Amino acid sequence: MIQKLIQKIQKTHAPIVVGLDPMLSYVPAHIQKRAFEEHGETLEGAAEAIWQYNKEIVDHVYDLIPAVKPQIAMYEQFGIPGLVAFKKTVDYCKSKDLVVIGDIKRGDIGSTSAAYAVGHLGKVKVGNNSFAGFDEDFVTVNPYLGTDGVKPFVDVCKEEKKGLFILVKTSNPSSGEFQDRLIDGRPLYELVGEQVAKWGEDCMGDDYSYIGAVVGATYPEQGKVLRKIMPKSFILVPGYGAQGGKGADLVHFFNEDGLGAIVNSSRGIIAAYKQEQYAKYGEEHFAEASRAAVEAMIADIGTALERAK
Ligand SMILES: O=C(O)c1cc(=O)[nH]c(=O)n1[C@@H]1O[C@H](COP(=O)(O)O)[C@@H](O)[C@H]1O
Repeated sequence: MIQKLIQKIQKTHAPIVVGLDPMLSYVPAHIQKRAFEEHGETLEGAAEAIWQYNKEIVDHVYDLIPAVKPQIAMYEQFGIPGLVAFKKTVDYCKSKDLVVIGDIKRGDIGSTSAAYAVGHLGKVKVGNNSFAGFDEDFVTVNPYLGTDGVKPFVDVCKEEKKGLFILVKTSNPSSGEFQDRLIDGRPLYELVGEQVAKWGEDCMGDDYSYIGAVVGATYPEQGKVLRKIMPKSFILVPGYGAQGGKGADLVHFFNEDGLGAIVNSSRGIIAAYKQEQYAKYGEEHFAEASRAAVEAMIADIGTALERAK
């Protein structure tokens, strides 16, 4: 799957991921109205609204981008109907040939991680049958339980030719509280980065490992160091747009081959119509605003990478 991701990045010239993090408050009134007329103001109604919203955005951007990242929390808040909307979104994006990164941030003791890995990347056995539950292509993993919490995900990736993005240095303001703590004089995130590189060593696609890392766009200096510590790991870089990250901050997340990073924006794309610069599209044409925001993001990152050459 890492090869597919790379091929799609090369084909689209867009090292970007559209984050599908649908909050009900972003869903235009006409879509909410239709969903509520059919299902009432219920969890089912909310789930139908976010699904229709996602679908329209995907229909408007899928040809420009290699991948999407649905964040499962945004669906889980609507309970079982929300999870059904998550699965519909995953399947729809795959039918559009997009690489799907399930942002699930799981990680637990070994046996529990194994169940998460089976549910999201692998297949669960039921008698003589086996079923792929959610069937994303990549998932995000929290490594802070250590190797036995990560290994079951790696094992399933090997079997299924899928991949991981493991949290190393997160984009949020408090990420330094623990991640920057010095251990033997070095920040914890560097040690985690080294371990991600090790976990990835025998999981190579061609040039890159399918065991990747997450490093926030909001920490460009740390990104530069981590790029060197994990030369063969693809880095998922969230924090562009709504959290303040800009193209110029991101050049050191990439390798000299122009690859090695994929930048996520969620609110900045899916709720673009709420921003002043895209207000002309209006609520009715929200998905066209998303397309314009994707084009602007591709141009911003492309220009920054060109300048850095
Ligand atoms: O793993 C992630 O994707 C992630 C890691 C991180 O360090 N920071 C971060 O923002 N994310 C996710 O990336 C998305 C960012 O959303 P926006 O800030 O709206 O672009 C959310 O789904 C976050 O959960």
